[in-house]
Amino acid sequence: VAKCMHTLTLSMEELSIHCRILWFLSLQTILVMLLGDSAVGKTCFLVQFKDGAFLAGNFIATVGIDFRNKVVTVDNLKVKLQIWDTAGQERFRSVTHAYYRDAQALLLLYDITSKSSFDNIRAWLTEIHEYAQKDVVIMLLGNKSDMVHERVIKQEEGQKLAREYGVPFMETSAKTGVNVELAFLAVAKELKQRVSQQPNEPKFQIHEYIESQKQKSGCCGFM
Ligand SMILES: Nc1nc2c(ncn2[C@@H]2O[C@H](COP(=O)(O)OP(=O)(O)OP(=O)(O)O)[C@@H](O)[C@H]2O)c(=O)[nH]1
Repeated sequence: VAKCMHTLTLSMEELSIHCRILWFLSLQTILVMLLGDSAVGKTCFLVQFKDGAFLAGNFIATVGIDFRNKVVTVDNLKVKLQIWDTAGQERFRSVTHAYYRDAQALLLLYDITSKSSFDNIRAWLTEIHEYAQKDVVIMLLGNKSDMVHERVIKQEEGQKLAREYGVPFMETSAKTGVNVELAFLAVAKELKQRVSQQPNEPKFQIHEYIESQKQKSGCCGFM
C-alpha cells in the first residue's frame, strides 16, 4: 500500500508539472484588449498598469492600435500579458475589428462621468459578440472612479448592466490606480485556471475572486 501511495503521489506531482509546462507553453502570452469609447481612459489605464503613473495633461487620442507587454505572476507562474490599446474613435473601428478574434480577454471601459460612454456599452458588446472568440473573457469597467463630484453613472447601474450580460464588473481609476492591477490579474487568473484546473477542483469563479480581493484590501470601488 505504501509503495502504491508513493507511486500515486509521484504521478500526481508529475501531472502537476506537466500541467504547468503545458500552461507555460500554450498560454505563455495572454492577449488582452482594451475597448470603449474615446476618452474613457484606456491609454491611461494601460500606462497606470505598466508604469504605475498617470498621464495627466492634454488628451491625445490613440490612432489605430498600440500595445505594451507586462509580465505578471499568477499562482507562482510568470505570465506575459500583451495588452492592446485600441482607438475609441469611430473612424478606427474597422482597424480594431481585425484584432478582436486574437484577443483572449477584453476589458471594456466606460467613463462614470459620461452617460454616452455608458450607453454605448451595449453596442460594444454587440460588436464583441460579432467579432471576438466565443469564449473570450470580458470584464466591464467603470473608469474615473476618482471623479466623485462629476459622476453621472451610479455604481449600481454598471453592476446591473454587467449582470445582464453575465460579465464581471468593477469601478476603476487610472488616476489613482484603484483596481487597475486587479482587473488584469483577474482575467489572467481566469484564463490560467481554464487551462490548468484539475477535474476535482471547484471551478474558479472570477466574481468571487474579485470580491475576495476586495475584502483583503478593504478598499473602495470593488463590486
Ligand atoms: N480623473 C481621471 N481622469 C482620467 C482617468 N483616466 C483617464 N483620464 C483622463 O481622460 C482623458 C482620456 O484618457 P485616455 O486614456 O487618453 O483615453 P482613451 O480611452 O485612451 O481615448 P482614445 O485613445 O481616444 O480611445 C485624459 O485627459 C486623461 O487624463 C481617470 O481614471 N481619472
